[in-house]
Amino acid sequence: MDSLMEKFHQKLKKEKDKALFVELVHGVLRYKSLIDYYINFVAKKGVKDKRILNILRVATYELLFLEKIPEYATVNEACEITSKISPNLKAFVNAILRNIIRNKNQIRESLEKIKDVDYKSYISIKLSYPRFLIDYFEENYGFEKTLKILEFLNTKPPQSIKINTKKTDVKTLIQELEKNGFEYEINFYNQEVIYLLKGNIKETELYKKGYFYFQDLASSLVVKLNKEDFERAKKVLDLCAAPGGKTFNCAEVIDGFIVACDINEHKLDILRENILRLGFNNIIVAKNDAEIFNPDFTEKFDIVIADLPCTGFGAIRKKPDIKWNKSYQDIENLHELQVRILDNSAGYLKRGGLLFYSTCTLSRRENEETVTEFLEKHKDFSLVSQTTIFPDEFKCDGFFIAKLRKEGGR
Ligand SMILES: C[S@@+](CC[C@H](N)C(=O)[O-])C[C@H]1O[C@@H](n2cnc3c(N)ncnc32)[C@H](O)[C@@H]1O
Repeated sequence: MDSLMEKFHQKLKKEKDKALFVELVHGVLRYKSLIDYYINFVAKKGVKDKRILNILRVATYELLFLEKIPEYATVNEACEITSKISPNLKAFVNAILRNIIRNKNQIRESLEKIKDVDYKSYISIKLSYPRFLIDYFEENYGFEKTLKILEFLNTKPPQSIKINTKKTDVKTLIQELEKNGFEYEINFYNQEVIYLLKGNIKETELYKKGYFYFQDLASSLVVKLNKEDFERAKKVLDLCAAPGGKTFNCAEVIDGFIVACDINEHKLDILRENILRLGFNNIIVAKNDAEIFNPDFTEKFDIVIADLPCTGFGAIRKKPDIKWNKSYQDIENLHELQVRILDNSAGYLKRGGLLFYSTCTLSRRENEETVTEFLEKHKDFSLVSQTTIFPDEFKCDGFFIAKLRKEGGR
């Protein structure tokens, strides 16, 4: 999904068009069930042609959420695109969209009626989440909390940057942001994280100079909350490092060096480019499959960061497609993968070393239960702390951090 988006994004020249493109793709994914409810209300037999359905979805998103685009412009554009791919369906598209415009209130009222009959189905349509995910969050965190999480994960995230303290400081970067006309907000929990409310900072000299990297608050907290541990460490292993957020956090504070690994060659290239741009000289990059035990790493490290693949439910704001492409089976498969990788990580730590396990998901199976299973197998480890960062409370991605200590050493 990300690479597909990137491909289309690059074809667009104007900033305005790029922003609208992302808004439309993310908007449709964010509110797919709600949009389909409107379409199916007027197209009683449904829409069989997937391409036509997607044209209708984008147009309906515009009609429901983008008041700045005049309704006639939306309908004309949808009809024009339809006539290029399926001219005989132009009248159909025109009729569906005009019906939606005419019956907006009636459709809204009909949806509100579902509320009293089946509240969860209503939420599943109104907030647009698959029923399985609502049930799963409810099992994990209770229904009231689930509603708060679902609502927050539907909000549009600001661009979030982490200052590179090796190159600049908060005051200087803020002066530069103001000079360049950026609207910003300094994060309450980590003052080195800044939210940008408008504009594309990637196109600026500030980016080229390596004054910052993109990172969400939640992700920055692994190092931020355990800064003293990282400052003391001489050798750190980041097992799943790309695109590099936690490696860079660590590189800013550590006195020794970091071995940053990943399995994906393309992502490693991006990591290398970022290291050059940011000017770090204490990171060694290596291709490594974390699922296979690497004897060269045996008991070499003071800290192992295991920021592992997960369902990513905490990152739905930025990647709304996650809503629609995950299942119970994925949760189970990822839990097993996490346990396998953590098993290997245990052997890489020196005695007394620290293992930081993190995910960007909200899922007890992948978070607390992965930790419990690890601790059952590795009696020489103890749990120092584990924290779920709830997105609705901290206004950031949903995240989980566990800190585990290997006995002995100090
Ligand atoms: C959650 S992301 C890591 C984000 C990164 N730690 C950061 O802070 O920017 C997970 C990463 O794990 C990598 N990965 C997946 N399976 C892996 C494996 N078996 N061995 C090593 N890396 C793997 C993916 O390529 C992806 O880059």
